[in-house]
Amino acid sequence: TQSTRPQRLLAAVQKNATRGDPRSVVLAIDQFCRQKEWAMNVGDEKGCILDSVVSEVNPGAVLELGTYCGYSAVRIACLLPPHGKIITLEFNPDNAAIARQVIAWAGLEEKIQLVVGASGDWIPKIKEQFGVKTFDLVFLDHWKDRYLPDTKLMEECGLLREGSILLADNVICPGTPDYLEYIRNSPRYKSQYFKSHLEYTKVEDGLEKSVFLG
Ligand SMILES: O=C(NC/C=C/[C@H]1O[C@@H](n2ccc(=O)cc2)[C@H](O)[C@@H]1O)c1cc([N+](=O)[O-])cc(O)c1O
Ligand SMILES: [Mg+2]
Repeated sequence: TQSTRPQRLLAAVQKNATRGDPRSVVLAIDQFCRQKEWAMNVGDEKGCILDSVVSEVNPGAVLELGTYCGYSAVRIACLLPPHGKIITLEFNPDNAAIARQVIAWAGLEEKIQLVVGASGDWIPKIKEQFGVKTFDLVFLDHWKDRYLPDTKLMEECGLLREGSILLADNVICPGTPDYLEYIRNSPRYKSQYFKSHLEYTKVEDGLEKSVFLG
């Protein structure tokens, strides 16, 4: 039977990356996506911007919306301080199964909590289920029409504190116009656009970094 792209991406990790070496996992996925098959990971160019934001925030608690195959969860987790943790939400159980194996190959199971389900269902339950007070950093990379409703939901559920950082992928391509309009015009956020390119291509894309002002 025909394999899926996430399955082929995992096979490339298991073939080319060193167990327990997260950076080799990141490199193996980027090489697979450049040389074999494009896949919707944040990628190496935008990934460097992600790395610099994670290093600057030095977050104890990270929420990622949209695990996919685990590329950005691994990339974020290997920059976290000793007790730092990331909760990553994945809707598609097949993607989650691949991501778990990518995360395991990187040896980051202790730092990454993968939760299967819809962001809209899980965001209201995170505080009670995972004992999280607020998130220092949220990385949005799931369905583009969910960025805005989920941001409003995070506000309502008290998951953001003064200084919490939202980092959103794909604000140009595929684009998240309603989210950008809201976040750039809201007095409750201070936003900054980091111009880059769509992963593994020359097409323009970028990350929007927004500080919640409380
Ligand atoms: O569409 C894109 N991303 C959607 C991601 C969706 C992922 O988020 C999960 N999810 C998790 C929780 C949910 O509540 C809902 C979905 C889905 O199950 C999927 O694994 C995209 C597309 C392009 N592109 O060039 O076309 C480039 C990108 O960088 C992208 O991120
Ligand atoms: Mg993306």
